[in-house]
Amino acid sequence: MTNTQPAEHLLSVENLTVGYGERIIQHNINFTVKKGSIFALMGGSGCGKSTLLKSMIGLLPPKAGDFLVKGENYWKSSKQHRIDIGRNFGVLFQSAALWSSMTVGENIALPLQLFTDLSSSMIQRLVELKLGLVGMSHAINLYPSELSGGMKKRCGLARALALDPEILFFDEPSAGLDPITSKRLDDLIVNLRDGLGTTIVIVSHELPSLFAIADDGVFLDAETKTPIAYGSPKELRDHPPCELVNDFMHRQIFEHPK
Ligand SMILES: Nc1ncnc2c1ncn2[C@@H]1O[C@H](COP(=O)(O)OP(=O)(O)OP(=O)(O)O)[C@@H](O)[C@H]1O
Repeated sequence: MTNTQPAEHLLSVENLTVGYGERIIQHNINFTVKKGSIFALMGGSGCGKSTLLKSMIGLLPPKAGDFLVKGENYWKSSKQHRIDIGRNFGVLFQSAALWSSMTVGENIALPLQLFTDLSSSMIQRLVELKLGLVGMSHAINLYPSELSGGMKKRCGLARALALDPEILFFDEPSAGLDPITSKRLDDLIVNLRDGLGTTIVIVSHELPSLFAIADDGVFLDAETKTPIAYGSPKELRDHPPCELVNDFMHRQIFEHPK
């Protein structure tokens, strides 16, 4: 299924409603993500950022609306075709989600073994290359339990990059990291956009990080269960369209009018 969206719009979310069972978490979500940009999903705790992300990475079918990936209607495609589209996705979860019984190198090799016909020597070279990209070559034979939080995140990123995805999804990549490590991860994310042209969708609470890296975004409101602002985090900080967004972007406490 195709759509006539402009080519630079790699992802389009159209009138999407997401939720669990009978419960609607967000509705009327509309935005596009440009190729080679960093797009932020913003909003207070519990507004539905991770839920929306889950509907974008294939974990949670939306209740209504469409999600287009390069013009293809993801959720209206067959399961097999969704898997094919998903080959273009790399995902880094908050926990980094590395398999604890495997070394870092084995963790990164796994998607290559599962989804490609590459020889084991080629896989080994790619594992070294991806680890080099995130500055973790030295960790190839270590187990996740031997790594710090920041190291785990970088190794998780190397695994997310294993299949050269065009689109990367990050759920709270800097959670639990100190400011310096978090800044390094930001630099790495920006390098992926600028060096490889990767398109990135990110959920984060780290405002300094969002101001530094995100080109565009959407702000979800828990109370009305719908997006209330669109734009880059910097734009929303400097020109907030409403009090709630202003308070969030300036770390103030907002109370919904009764
Ligand atoms: N598996 C689930 N089943 C039912 N409800 C869920 C499930 N996961 C999350 N929720 C609910 O959906 C709402 C949105 O949660 P979600 O994790 O998407 O918010 P969030 O904006 O990512 O929050 P945070 O910033 O705190 O991580 C919350 O009320 C949460 O309790």
